[in-house]
Amino acid sequence: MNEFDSDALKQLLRSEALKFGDFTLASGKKASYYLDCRNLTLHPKAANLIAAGMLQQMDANGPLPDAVGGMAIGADPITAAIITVAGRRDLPLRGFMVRKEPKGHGTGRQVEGPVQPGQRVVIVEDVITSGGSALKAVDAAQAFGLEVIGVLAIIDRLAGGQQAFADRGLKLQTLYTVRDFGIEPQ
Ligand SMILES: O=P(O)(O)OC[C@H]1O[C@H](OP(=O)(O)OP(=O)(O)O)[C@H](O)[C@@H]1O
Ligand SMILES: O=C(O)c1cc(=O)[nH]c(=O)[nH]1
Repeated sequence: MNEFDSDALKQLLRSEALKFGDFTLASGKKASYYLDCRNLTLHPKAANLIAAGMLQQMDANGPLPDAVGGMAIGADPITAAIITVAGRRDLPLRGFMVRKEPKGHGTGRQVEGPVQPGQRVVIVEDVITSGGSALKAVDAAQAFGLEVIGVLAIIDRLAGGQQAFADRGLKLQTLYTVRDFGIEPQ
């Protein structure tokens, strides 16, 4: 397992994703800073680093899950990066995507990808604020029959997400919290 260069990813997160200003969040709350993580998850070096960090965390947790995936669109590039790196390492890890709404035609699926009911999965996410988006992914995955064994995100804004997952019996693990960037929770 290649070692994860946490300092390198932290530097990229600061330079590519962290913005200060007036923002409205997915939860409806206002904030004076925003983590535009798509600039990170779609950056070639950062995508490899995120995958290395998340694979390292999953490896430390025990046997690998069958698959990783999460709520579109934040989770999608993370999932793609993880399975790409897993493929290079010959690891049997699949990916899946959770649509915000079930598809209105074709298969009608909300959970897309090569996963089967009964498989153990980890939900991935870029930013956790309230945890609401990742919990919707948990709900959809469970409704599909997947066993969610944990949630893994790049960064926690420390705004109640951890507790929201704990209330569902799930452990949230993140590569960073906003305190690593000198930001106190709002
Ligand atoms: O923990 P929460 O309070 O749910 O907030 C975090 C969510 O907000 C962002 O997604 P957004 O809703 O902006 O959608 P997008 O990924 O489709 O851009 C981010 O990607 C997380 O999914
Ligand atoms: O809470 C959110 O909506 C949110 C916060 C943040 O820092 N970045 C993001 O993409 N979403």
